Amino acid sequence: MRIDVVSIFPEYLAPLRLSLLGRAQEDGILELEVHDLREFTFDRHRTVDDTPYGGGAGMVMKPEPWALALEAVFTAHSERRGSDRQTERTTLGERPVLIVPSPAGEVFTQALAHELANEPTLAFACGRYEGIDERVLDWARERFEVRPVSLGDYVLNGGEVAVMAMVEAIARLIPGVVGNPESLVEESHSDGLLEYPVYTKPSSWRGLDVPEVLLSGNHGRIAKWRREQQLRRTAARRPELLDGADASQFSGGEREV
Ligand SMILES: Nc1cc(-c2cccs2)n[nH]1
Repeated sequence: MRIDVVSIFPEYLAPLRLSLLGRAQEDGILELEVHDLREFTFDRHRTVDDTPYGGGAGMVMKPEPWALALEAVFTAHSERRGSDRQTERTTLGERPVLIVPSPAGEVFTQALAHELANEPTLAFACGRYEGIDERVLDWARERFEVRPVSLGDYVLNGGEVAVMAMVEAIARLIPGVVGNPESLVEESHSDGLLEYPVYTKPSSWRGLDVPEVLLSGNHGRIAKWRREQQLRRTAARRPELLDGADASQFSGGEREV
């Protein structure tokens, strides 16, 4: 997968070069290109913002630098998607996806992460200030599938933090990025429920013991206990998730009575 990010703070995305994502880039599984929006300005002050029409506080990001930056990304993605025609993962003939982090977007979920992990390319536009001139999104829709996406109902200063979270959630689903793909199976939201509690040595620690069932070696009992813990935790912390999850299906392969 090729991922392009456009930002006025490209150094903000440096953590995406570390750890598992850094290794995936070294291994050629992931290609990450970060672009400085100011490289697409040509005035002396490299201006990327201006005052909002209609008044109001703050500044709005000017459209022209964004169009030039996204045009360059579109060209690169079109070539990549064309060259990937032989792979079954390419969404042939479809427009490349452009994610625009925004408090006004669809909420980012594990399901959306899985959907986006199947794309051969992804582009991210990091807005700052009061946002990007809306005409950029209108213009971009001729070239990209434009998707405003929210991390949640709170406001950040810019899209960079949201992009790092989304890129990590998406890229870790790409085969070969995490060492043991089994670790992707039983984690929060993978089956619509929150994950069960985990424990390791010592079995007794500061007067607190690991639940006996986990020391029993009885895998059926352990699977059943873990499923019950998922359901209990989800009911207590995120009851709204219970509607979507198949709470009746016992994840260990046995049907609960
Ligand atoms: N969920 C979310 C996104 C944001 C952004 C703020 C500025 C650019 S993107 N805040 N909250």
